[in-house]
Amino acid sequence: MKIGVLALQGAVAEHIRMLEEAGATAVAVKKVEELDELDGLVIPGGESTTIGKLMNKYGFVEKLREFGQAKKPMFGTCAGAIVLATRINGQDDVHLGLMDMKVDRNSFGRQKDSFEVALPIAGVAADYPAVFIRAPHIMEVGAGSEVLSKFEDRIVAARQGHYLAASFHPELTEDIRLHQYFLTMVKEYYGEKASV
Ligand SMILES: NC(=O)CC[C@H](N)C(=O)O
Repeated sequence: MKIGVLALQGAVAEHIRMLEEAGATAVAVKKVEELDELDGLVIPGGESTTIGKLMNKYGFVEKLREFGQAKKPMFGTCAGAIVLATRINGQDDVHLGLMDMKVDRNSFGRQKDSFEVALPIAGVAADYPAVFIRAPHIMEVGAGSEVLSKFEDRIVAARQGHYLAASFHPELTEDIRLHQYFLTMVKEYYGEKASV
């Protein structure tokens, strides 16, 4: 299984380390052509506006949309979740517009700009150590989506088929369970493809 981590900006090396620990081959993706050989893609946290600009500049937008539309699993963390969303609160333009959800940026108050909590995540863990850094939350998800976790009554992790989104930074802990969960989504994708 070969998983890419979009390496335009943000916490790339940490995701690669976690994916490898979880049993995948993981590579940093800097060129559009590199997407062809991947079974799944992680879009890391960072700054969504910057990632969006760089995606445009290096011609990633169309190719990433094709990647998602081909049902290849994609996992957006923090800014990466914003990049995946079809709606961004207070903004007219979106980035990839693939995962049916509305996100709100920087939504956890000032004194809480950065914090860690033990979160229950459905199907993943009862006590996942989630690190929030100027994190977005998910205001609503579309039909057919699954809310995986809430914090203070706000959705902070969700799945829609082959798309996975988390408000927090799973790569900044030593806990590989969410990356393992993503790898099971990639295996499911292959299982489905094999049965067609
Ligand atoms: N840690 C992060 O990825 C922060 C996301 C950032 N606040 C944004 O809106 O893009």
